[in-house]
Amino acid sequence: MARRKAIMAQKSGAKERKREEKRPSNAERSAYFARREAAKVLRSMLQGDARRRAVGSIKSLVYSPSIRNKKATYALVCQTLKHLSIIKDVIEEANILSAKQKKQKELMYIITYDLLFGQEGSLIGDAEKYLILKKDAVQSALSRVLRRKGVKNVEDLVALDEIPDLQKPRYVRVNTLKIDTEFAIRELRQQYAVQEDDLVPDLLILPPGADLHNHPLVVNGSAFLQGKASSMSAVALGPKPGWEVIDACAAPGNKTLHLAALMKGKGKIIACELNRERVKRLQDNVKLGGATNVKIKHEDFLNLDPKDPAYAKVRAILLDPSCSGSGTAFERLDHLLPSHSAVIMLT
Ligand SMILES: C[S@@+](CC[C@H](N)C(=O)[O-])C[C@H]1O[C@@H](n2cnc3c(N)ncnc32)[C@H](O)[C@@H]1O
Repeated sequence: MARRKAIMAQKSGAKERKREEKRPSNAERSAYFARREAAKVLRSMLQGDARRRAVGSIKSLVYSPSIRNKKATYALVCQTLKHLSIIKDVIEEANILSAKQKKQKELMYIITYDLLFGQEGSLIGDAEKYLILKKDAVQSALSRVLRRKGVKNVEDLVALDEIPDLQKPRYVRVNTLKIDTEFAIRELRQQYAVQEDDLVPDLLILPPGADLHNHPLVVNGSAFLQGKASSMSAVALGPKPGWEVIDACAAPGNKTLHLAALMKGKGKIIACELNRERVKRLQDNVKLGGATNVKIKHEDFLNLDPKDPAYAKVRAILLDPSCSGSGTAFERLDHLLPSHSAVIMLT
């Protein structure tokens, strides 16, 4: 009897030990949640969710109250983004994702990052287990991608993708509602070599590394730190003074202000913004930039009623592809416009 009891005790001890071994540690659990939170942030970064409520920098998305492990989530998002083109190539090359897994592709990107370049070993979770099982296929896909690109290792491939920040020129768009470009050039030349962009009027090019964040012209809204691609949109739309224009997804307002400057403050710009906090930023910037012909609407641009007489004179719509619904918006927006107006879709 005593012997039987001893055997039973031994067996239950072994079971308990096994259970202990299987139970994830706090670190594993926290890494598991960080991967899911990072996937959510990555999804917002890459596509925006249907309501586009949290579009912004990685920091602003990660520092939202819903993210628990902010430091780990931030690091994961940054690292995954840095390696994203490689990760995408590898996943495509390995051809391992089912249709269901493709629906949560951001999580797959994050786990693949961890698997290839981050912390391996004890990744818990079903998606993780799946990718661990496919690790050999993923590794050999990576080797093929490296061979194809003609580089020896991942660092060389990342370097190939990156232009170091220090080599990128700085762009400043002069806000001609407040000052003229000659004046801005004279002021800026006191500190920097300044060139005028040959494509976008009133856009100035400064040397790499020039930090104008605290420059008086920027602080008082006489100039905006706006990149060349972003500055091309309003110019391509080419609104004339007196036009009525809709800026469909307006915050923080760089292009709204550029439209206002091109229209010399005359006519009307209806600036829609879905996100309440970003509406505030838009209001502040429009005020700072001195644009008095902007009517800000805290609204989804898709809800604008084409029959509303308020839009009868709209000549053009500036539509950002990051606007939620922009892919299907053309047909609907078309009704807002009289026959020979322009719509521009930004890329
Ligand atoms: C990339 S930012 C736009 C940048 C802006 N055009 C500029 O040049 O400063 C995208 C903005 O569109 C807003 N947004 C996204 N979908 C929208 C929609 N359907 N209606 C109105 N605003 C929307 C987001 O909240 C976000 O503030």
